[in-house]
Amino acid sequence: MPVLRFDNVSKQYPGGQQALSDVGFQVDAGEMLFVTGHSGAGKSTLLKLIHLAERPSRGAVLFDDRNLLRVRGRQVALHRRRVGVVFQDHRLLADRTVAENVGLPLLLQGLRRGEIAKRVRAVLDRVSLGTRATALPAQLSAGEQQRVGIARAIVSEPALLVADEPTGNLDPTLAAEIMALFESLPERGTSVLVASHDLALVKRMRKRVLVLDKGRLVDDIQPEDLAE
Ligand SMILES: Nc1ncnc2c1ncn2[C@@H]1O[C@H](COP(=O)(O)OP(=O)(O)OP(=O)(O)O)[C@@H](O)[C@H]1O
Repeated sequence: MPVLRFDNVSKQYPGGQQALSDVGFQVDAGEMLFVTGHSGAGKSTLLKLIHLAERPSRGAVLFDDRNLLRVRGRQVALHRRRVGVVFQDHRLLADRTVAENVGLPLLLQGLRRGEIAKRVRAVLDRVSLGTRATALPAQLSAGEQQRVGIARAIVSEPALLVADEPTGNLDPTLAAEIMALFESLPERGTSVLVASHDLALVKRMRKRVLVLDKGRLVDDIQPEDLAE
């Protein structure tokens, strides 16, 4: 069952910039894959169309078989519960604790405090931050801050996690830790799509790789076809 499908998707930004041209692919439930390409290839744009930060100019993005063009107004917030997003700069609230940052999506959903506390504790344990719940973001290392961002993205148990250069600021050891965390998500029902220009890291992971070049999907490499 595909969780995500791009059907001939093009995106042209106002001002004429063609960021994606006729892109088509699908992601199955429980899959983890990468999208790679040079700077400006269209990776961020592709992810933005999935979490509805942007809309396609042509073609359709389907999520759970539903055309996202039909997702409007209040339904956008509901859609975003099903798609977790991780950014390179993690975008944590500086004046809120780790637990408050992670619990924020659940608070916005109207869950009760007791339920939020329970879920936040469980997800912080999963990202090995169980002892840092009351810390402020500035008191954490870069790798820990990124793990808080991931905890916040998965606390709603999304069907898909999209991550834009999630290890861009991290050294190789921390990057490997983050990737191991991502790899554990599909078995819990969350598919994972990671945008990265770091080819060495992408190759090491031995997952399916979508390759963008100037907005075109030029390759869709299966793990078994990745060169040694
Ligand atoms: N809001 C915008 N308005 C106009 N053009 C944009 C906008 N966002 C991106 N672009 C352009 O669209 C193209 C694709 O950009 P995008 O950010 O998707 O690429 P990318 O592969 O993520 O690059 P990077 O690795 O540098 O983040 C680029 O030419 C970029 O300049």
